[in-house]
Formats: sequence, C-alpha cells, structure tokens
Amino acid sequence: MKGILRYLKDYKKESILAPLFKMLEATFELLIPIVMANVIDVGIAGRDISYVVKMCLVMILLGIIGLVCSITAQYFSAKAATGFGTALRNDLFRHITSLSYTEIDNIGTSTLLTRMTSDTNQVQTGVNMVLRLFLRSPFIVFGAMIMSFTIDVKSAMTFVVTIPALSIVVFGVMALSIPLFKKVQNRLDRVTLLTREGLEGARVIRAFNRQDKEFEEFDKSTDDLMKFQLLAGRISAFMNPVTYVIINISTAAIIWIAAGQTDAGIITQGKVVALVNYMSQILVELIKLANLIVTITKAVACAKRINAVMDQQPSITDGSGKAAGSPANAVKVSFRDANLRYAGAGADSLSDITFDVAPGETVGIIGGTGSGKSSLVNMIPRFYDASQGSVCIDGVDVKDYTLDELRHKVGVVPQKAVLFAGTIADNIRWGKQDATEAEIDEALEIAQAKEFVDGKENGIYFKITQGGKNLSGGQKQRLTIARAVVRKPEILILDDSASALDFATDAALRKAIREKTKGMTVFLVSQRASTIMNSDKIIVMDDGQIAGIGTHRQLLSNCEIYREICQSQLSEEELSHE
Ligand SMILES: Nc1ncnc2c1ncn2[C@@H]1O[C@H](COP(=O)(O)OP(=O)(O)OP(=O)(O)O)[C@@H](O)[C@H]1O
Repeated sequence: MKGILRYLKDYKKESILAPLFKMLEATFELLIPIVMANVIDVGIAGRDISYVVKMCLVMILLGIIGLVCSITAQYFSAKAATGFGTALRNDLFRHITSLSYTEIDNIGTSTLLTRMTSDTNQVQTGVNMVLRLFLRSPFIVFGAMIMSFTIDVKSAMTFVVTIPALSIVVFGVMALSIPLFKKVQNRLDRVTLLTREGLEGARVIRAFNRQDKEFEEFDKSTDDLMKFQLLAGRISAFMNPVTYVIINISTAAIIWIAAGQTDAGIITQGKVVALVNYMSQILVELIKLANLIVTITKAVACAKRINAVMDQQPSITDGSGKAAGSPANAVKVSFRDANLRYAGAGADSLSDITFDVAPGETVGIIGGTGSGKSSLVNMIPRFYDASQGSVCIDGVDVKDYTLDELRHKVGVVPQKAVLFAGTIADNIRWGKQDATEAEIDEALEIAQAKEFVDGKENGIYFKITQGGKNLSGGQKQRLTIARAVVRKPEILILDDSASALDFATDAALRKAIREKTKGMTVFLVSQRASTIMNSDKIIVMDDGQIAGIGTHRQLLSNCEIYREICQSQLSEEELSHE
C-alpha cells in the first residue's frame, strides 16, 4: 500500500485539505449538542422564545457551515482519489505492456484485467474513504468523550464502559467479516473469469451446444459467491441490533445517573440531552470507522495484488543497442545450439536448434502440431529468449539489440489474426505510422487483400469493428500480413498466417512476397507442404528438434518425416517437383 500511495504525490494539497475540512465539519458537529443544551436550559426553561429562535438559527448556521466543509472535503478527496486512480491505472497499463510473453503467460490475461479494473477501483475507493474519515471518526469519538467529561464526569463514566463494549462488537464483527470479504473477492474473480471466457467463446459455446453446461458452471460460481456474500451480510447485519441494544442500555444508564446528578443540582436537563446526543454521535462514528477498516482491508489486499504485478520485471529487456547499424552479414539469421524451456515447464520445448539463413532467403518451417515451429520463430523477435545457445541477426546476438531496433528489423504475422477497432488504414498503419495511401495499397496488394478491400464501402477507410468481427477469417489474416509488410522489415515471419486462405490465394501471396519484397528474408511456418515446398530452405521440426534441413527435393530423399508429410498431402506430380 505504501508504495502505491506514491500516486498521490501530485495531490498533496488535496490529501491534506480533505481531512482538515472533515475535521472542521466534525468540530461544528460537536458544538451542536451544547447549543441544544442551552436551548433547553435557557430558552425552554425560561420560556424565552426569542432565545430559542436565536439558538435554532445558530444551529442552522452551524449545520450550513458543516455542510460547506463537508462538500469541500468531498471535492478534495474525490479529486485526489480519482487522480490517484488514473495515475495508478496508467502506470499499471504501461507496466503490463512492458512485460514479456513469459510474465503474461504466468499471470494470465484474466487476472491482469481484474487488476486493471476492479482492484484499482477498490484501492481508489479506499483512498477516498481514508481521506474523508481517518481523522474525522476518531476525532468525533474522542471529542464527544471529552465534551461529555466536561459536562459531568460521573455521567461520562458510562462512556468508559460503553465505548469498549461497542468497540468489541463493531470490531469483532469486522474481524469476522474481513476474511469473508477476501473469500468474496476470490469468488468474484472466478465469476469475472467465467464471464470473460463465456463472452469471448460465445460462438464456440453455441457451436458445441455447451450453453447449458456453461450456464451450470456459471450458476455454481455465482451461487458460491452469493453464499459468502450472504454469510458476510448476515454477520454485518448482526452488528446493528447488538449495537443498538448496547446504546439503549447505555442511554438508560446515562439518563439514570444524570437524573440523579440533575436532582442533586449538579447538571441541568439540557446537559443530559447533550450527553445522549454525544452517545449517538460516538455510535455512528464507530460504525463508520468499522466500515472504513473493512474498506481499507479490501484496498490493502487489492493493492498487494497490484503490487505483485508491478513487481514482475520483464524478463526480456533492451540490449546495449551497440548492435545498431551492424553491417550486412553473409548470414542473416543464425541459431546456434539454441534450447527453449518455457517458465514452469519440466522439459525443453526446443533443443539443439542450429541453422543459418542467408539474406533474402525464404525458409519454410514444417512439422506436426506442437513440434515447436512457433516456438522457433518466436525466438527471433525475442518473444521468448533462448534458455541456452544463441540466436543472431546479422551476426549479432538478438539480446544485444534494443527491442525497438529488433522489432523494426523483424515483422511478425502471428497465428491468431488480431485487429483493432478502427479503419483498415488505421490497422495497417500500426506497421508504419506514416504510411501513405500508396504504401498501404502496395502492402494490401502483396497480402492479396487489395481486391476485397476495394470491394468494401469506403475502401481502406472501411470501419473494422472490435476484434475484426465484421471480416472473415481469411480477410483478417490478409490484413495482418499487410500490416507487417507495409513496414518492409528485413525479416518477415508468417506464423501459419495463411491457414485460412484457399490454395490459389496462398500461392498468389507467396508469389507476391517473392517478387515484390526482394531482399527480405522470409520465414514461412505452415503445416501445409504446398505452402513451403518452393522455399529456398525447409526446416522440418519434430518434437522440438530439427529432423531435417534442405530443399524439397533433398528432404524428400533424406528426411523420412518430411516424406511422410508430403505423401499424405501432395499429388504424385508435386512429389516429383523440383
Ligand atoms: N507459452 C507457452 N508456455 C508453455 N509451453 C508452451 C508455450 N507455447 C508453446 N508451448 C509448448 O511448446 C511446444 C511447442 O509448441 P509450438 O506452439 O511451438 O508448436 P507448433 O509446432 O507451432 O504447433 P502448432 O502447429 O500446433 O501451432 C508444445 O509442447 C507446447 O505445449
């Protein structure tokens, strides 16, 4: 929590003024029972109507001043808390975007979403409540006690018994409910996770007719959440009757003792009413204090969860940058005895990967599912780092480039086509911010997307909805290819990114890449032999290892796995193709 409070640094003035105005409001509140006592003792006892009216006006004035102080305090605390929330959210988002794939895999996107939304909101609410109440409530409790002692020590002794008794009930209930609130929070996380999965996977759920099953699971988790919420609610509900019993007994005790004191002529009737008023003020503030502590506990728990994300350092960081401007090399990309073990995995997903790629070469990577094709290409832009061995571009270890330099050199089209809400042009310009319309057109042409984009209303200014839902799978894939190509990277990686294209479009795409991106080194990952068979070099992956490297023809004669893949997919004619 302490670390997180640094986000209040720009709101020092508001963070001081909010509690001060709350204290001022409390001071006026503490004066009201005294004025009331005077109304009774002087005005009513002496039948002095003008005094009663005067004192009532004083009370109204005190009320108005109190209200102004309260509104001012609310303004400052809201300003500080929302400013704090915004700064925290921005920093957290910036931090999350700096994390590497490994950390994001470990934490999980659903958890990150909860940290960014409900956890930050909870901390923000905590800050708001603390600024308003952490001085005010104790101030009223002690202030009311002191005022009571100045009225009459004997009667005020009731407070010495009542306040600890009330505190035990209020804080006891709080102690019981805090662990329950934590459980409620965890159940809420589960409901959020299921909601997210349910919404994201709505189409798959319907396709597999899993609605009932999914609803059953959702129902179970909301029931579970309700069970703990009810339990926490029941315990909290227990607080009111018990505190009111204590307060009523104490009020009776005060009236009993104070009546004796009044009979003895030590205090007046008005003072008795003031004592009773102080008693109610204390009760209200103790309840507020207990709620404040519950809110603080929740906020601290959420702050710890946010801090745990903040403490995660990106495992992949900038290199020295000395590699910038490294001279063109006879070898564009080279892997040397590279191994990759994912965090938490028991074994290497890739081992002993060694190969060289010359500038301008097209490299096909083929193999069964899970054989390590994506893992291999993901090491080039450093989405994951080699656990052993090295990966070099232009003779320089990828770890020596700054991430900016590296990601400039390498264009990646991932397996899953992800587009963002905005126009087609906006999405293509992710690849190159200042791309002209002609450059966008050229990229679309290479990606075989020009025809369908021209057919859309407004062409490149056609609006894509969230996640590209108004485009087909193949259209989305082609736009993600155009987005990578527009930058004209030195190395282009297509990770099974033409899987939704028909054979003719796939062939036209490869032809365009070959002809129009001369000098670009291209990695084509695919499970289709026809996609990679014309590559300058083909790498056959099997169980995380290279099973063969060569041209189509060489591999047909010397790589059993490649031959099997081809025999299952290609015609006799293609099998004999050179
Ligand atoms: N982020 C990850 N964390 C842990 N293990 C992973 C991760 N990504 C991949 N793996 C594991 O590494 C192995 C290789 O996976 P990879 O995705 O590289 O295979 P692939 O050949 O590209 O498969 P496909 O053709 O199905 O995409 C698999 O056993 C997979 O379970």
